[in-house]
Parts: sequence; structure tokens; C-alpha cells
Amino acid sequence: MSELITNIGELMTQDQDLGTLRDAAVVMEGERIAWVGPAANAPAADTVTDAQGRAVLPGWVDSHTHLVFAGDRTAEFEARMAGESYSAGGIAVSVNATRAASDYDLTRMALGRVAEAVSQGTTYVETKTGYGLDVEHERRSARIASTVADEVTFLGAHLVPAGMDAQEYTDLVCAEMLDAVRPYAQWADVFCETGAFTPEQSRQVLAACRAAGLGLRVHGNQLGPGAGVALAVEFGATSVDHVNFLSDDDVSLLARSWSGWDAVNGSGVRGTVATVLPACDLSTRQPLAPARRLLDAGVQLAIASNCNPGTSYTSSVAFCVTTAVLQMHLSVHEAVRAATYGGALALGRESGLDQDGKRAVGSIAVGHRADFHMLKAPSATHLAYRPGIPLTHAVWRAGAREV
Ligand SMILES: N=CN[C@@H](CCC(=O)O)C(=O)O
Ligand SMILES: [Zn+2]
Repeated sequence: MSELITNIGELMTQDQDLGTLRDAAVVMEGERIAWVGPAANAPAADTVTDAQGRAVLPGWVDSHTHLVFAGDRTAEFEARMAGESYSAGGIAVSVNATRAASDYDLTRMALGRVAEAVSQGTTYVETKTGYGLDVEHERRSARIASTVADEVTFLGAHLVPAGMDAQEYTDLVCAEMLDAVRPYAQWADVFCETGAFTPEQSRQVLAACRAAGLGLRVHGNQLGPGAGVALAVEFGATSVDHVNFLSDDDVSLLARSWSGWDAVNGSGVRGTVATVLPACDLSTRQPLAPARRLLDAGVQLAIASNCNPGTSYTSSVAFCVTTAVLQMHLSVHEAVRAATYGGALALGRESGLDQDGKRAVGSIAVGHRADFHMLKAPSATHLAYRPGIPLTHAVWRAGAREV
């Protein structure tokens, strides 16, 4: 079955060659994009959707979420709005509730959060463990995550659970817990921060997870200056996330990690993506991550929701894009790019061979996965021009109409 979407007012492909097209059309065949070009030249297809001049973008690629959790942290949020500062300690509240929840409830709630994200234009989702924090519950979180999300990250190193010695727990993460989650996860992450894991413990986690064949990510420089970025670059992590407190050295380390990358062709030696999390920055009242400075330095950028019960209880990537434009001084094109192509780059999924069964996501080009986000608006600019307005009109995920 093929489907043609025609009469697209603005098609922001985020593909280097195709750029942004007016009066455009796309054709999908099954889960694959089969044709992209001017509407006037579009081939026939089995079904036709008339976009009536609306804008179409790649679906959002949300490369940083924590969707497998139970419990409520409204009280912590209220306290923060009354002036208390965020500390990682609230994670323990979610751990207790998550351990107490049934498999059925955890799965149902995580699926509900994915559905909420898809209804707002997200078509590819990473999610993390990290509210289990013992071998049994981390395994369970990873298993459930693998049934609801496209990519799974092991975040056993999220917080040292109460009553455990930090080194003893780190050793557990690096051995038995890692073995338990390994069948379900593609990635490993560590929260390298005062109050979470020290640089030495983080190094131990990254080394063990790399040896186990997992790709690496780091939560770094969120609550203050620290070693997270330097460690991420040293270990060749695919992404370092948060990056609120960066020294000049951190920025140049990240920029240098991309010196072998051809940004025009999207090829070469990849560096470490800086993933900024605007909704989290607002909810924790942290200084906004310096996205403009990072882009200007030549760092590849991703924007993600960081949907989680503590610091960012939203799955709205559109909200993050709006904030990135209005508050972080990105152009609409840069912000949309960071939330589509950038998210794909942060998951190593920005390119893919037509024949390998794993299609590229995050940009619109022939052979890529047919993930489209049609707006109730004639251009992507409306995402920032009309903040807070739900602008999702239709969503196709791997060629299937979801909204
Ligand atoms: N920084 C660490 N982890 C989460 C927050 C976890 C929580 O407070 O529940 C984050 O990405 O912000
Ligand atoms: Zn996070």
C-alpha cells in the first residue's frame, strides 16, 4: 500500500539535500518514505491525503525520557515552586512507588505516556530504567521499557539507594545488575553529579557498560559544574544530557569531538551530542542550558523532553522546541532540527541503509522511516509564534497514521 500526502504548504525535511520545500508532497510505501518532491510532480498512490497547505515535519525523536515509573511527586514540585531547590533525593520517592507497582500497572502507565507523546507528534522514543535500583526491579524496568519504547537505556546508576554503601552499589550496577538488564538495553547512562555518582564511580560504570557492548550516555553538569561532559567525551559517549553548567573547556571538548564530522553530508567520525532539556530547566529553575553557545561552537545539539516524575513531567517536545526558540535563542529551524535530526543523532539513528531493516529517523528523505508530523499551521514558525497552542494535526509513525 502506498500513500501520498500532497499540498503540503511547508515541508521541513531536515535533510541537507532537500532542505525546506514549499507546495510539496511525500509518498510512503509501508513503513518507508518512497518519494519526496514538488506536489506538481508527485506520482500516483493507493491513497491520497490533502494537507491543505499545512506544514509537515519529521516526527519528534525524543532521545531522553524516564517513562517507567509509578507514584506522584506533586508535593516536591510545589515545594520547589515555593523556593526549595531540586536535589536528586526525590528519585527515592519514585523508586519506592515503582517497586510497589505491578507489572501490569507499570506497563499500562508507560504505554499511556508514550501515547500522550505520540499524540503530540513524537514518533521515536528512548526511555531509561532508574526507578528500580536493585537487580530485580532494574531488570523489570528494562523489560517493560523494551515493550513500550524504541530504545532502552540502563540507568541503574541514577541514585545510590538508601541504606547501601555507594561503592558496594556501584559494583552491583557494574556486574549483576548490568547482566540482568543486558538483554533489554542498547544504552547505559550514569548520573554524574554531586549527590548521585562521583566521577570515579561514573567512570567505573561507563567502563563496565562499554565492555558489555552498550552505547553510552551521561547525565552531566545539571546541578553544577562537574566532570560529566569531560567523562562523556573521554568515553566517546553518544550524548551528554542536561549540560546546564559548562566551562569554556567543556564547550571546546564537545566541539572538538565533532572535528572529524562532516556536518553537510552527515558523515565521518561522530562526537558527543549535547542534549538540552528545556522543560527540565524550567521546572527545576536551573539556568537554561547554553544551547546557542553550543551550536555556535560547532557542537551537534539535541532537544528532548526528559519526561520524568521529578524534574520534567511533560512529554511535549513541542513545548521544548518553543522554549528553545523563545528563551534559548535558537531559530525555529535549529530547534526543530535538534528535536528531530539531533535526537536521531543522539541515538545513532540519523542514517541507515535502506536494506538493513533499521531505517533512519529524524529527517525526511527516500528510504527513511515514514515518520511525519503535520501541524495545524502553514509553517513550523507557528510552534514558537503560537506558544502553548496544541498544533499537532496528524501523525504517521513508521507509515501508520496514529493521529
Ligand atoms: N537527573 C537525573 N535524573 C532525572 C530526574 C530524576 C528524578 O528526579 O526523578 C533528570 O534527568 O532530570
Ligand atoms: Zn534524565
